[in-house]
Amino acid sequence: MGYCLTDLINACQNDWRAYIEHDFVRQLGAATLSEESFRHYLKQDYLFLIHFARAWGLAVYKSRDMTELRHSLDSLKTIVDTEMGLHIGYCREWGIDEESLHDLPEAHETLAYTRFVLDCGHRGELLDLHVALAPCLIGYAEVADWITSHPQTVTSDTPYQAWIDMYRDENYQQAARRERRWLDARLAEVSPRRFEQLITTFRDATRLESAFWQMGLDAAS
Ligand SMILES: Cc1ncc(CN)c(N)n1
Repeated sequence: MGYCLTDLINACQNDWRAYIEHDFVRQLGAATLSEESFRHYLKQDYLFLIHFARAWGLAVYKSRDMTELRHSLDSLKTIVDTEMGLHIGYCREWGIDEESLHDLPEAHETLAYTRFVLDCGHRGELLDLHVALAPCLIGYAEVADWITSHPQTVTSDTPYQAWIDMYRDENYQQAARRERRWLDARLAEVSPRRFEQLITTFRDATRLESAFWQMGLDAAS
């Protein structure tokens, strides 16, 4: 029997839990996160999403048949048409207009994470790129579920509810499930040696996600 995404997650269990249950996520769920932290995170996430859309564009480019091409194109559309649209509207509600984001300098956490993923895509195969992208797409679906089921989560009258709803939304959850199925099918065919390489990529991307949350927290200190 071959590998699947759960095996990748299990191989990096500590880093994965540190990402999903990061203090930023806990505070956001409990509505104790400082607005300064969240605003900084939101602004950098706009820049992040642009580069991630480029990375999905690279996955489209690297696709070898119509099935792969359609799959990556669907994820690209989820980011550009759904997530970025909601994100821009959401920023506006926080008093951040899109024009002000055009000249925003990239934080080094944004640079490190986005360029890492693009580099995985350029030097590796399509699977390397998908594995580097997985903590982003699949991780946020899990973060939204974790927040929702956590006993400390505040559900009414919180400035963060709309953000949580964005990632609980069926469209987003469906895109994450679709990606999980795609990865499960590809990982089933890889050798143990290749799987070890993919663990390294997955772990690095997961750590870069945690660093991105931490950047938000640090903005308030
Ligand atoms: C840093 C980061 N990681 C993941 C996502 C969810 N696509 C996001 N918006 N921002």
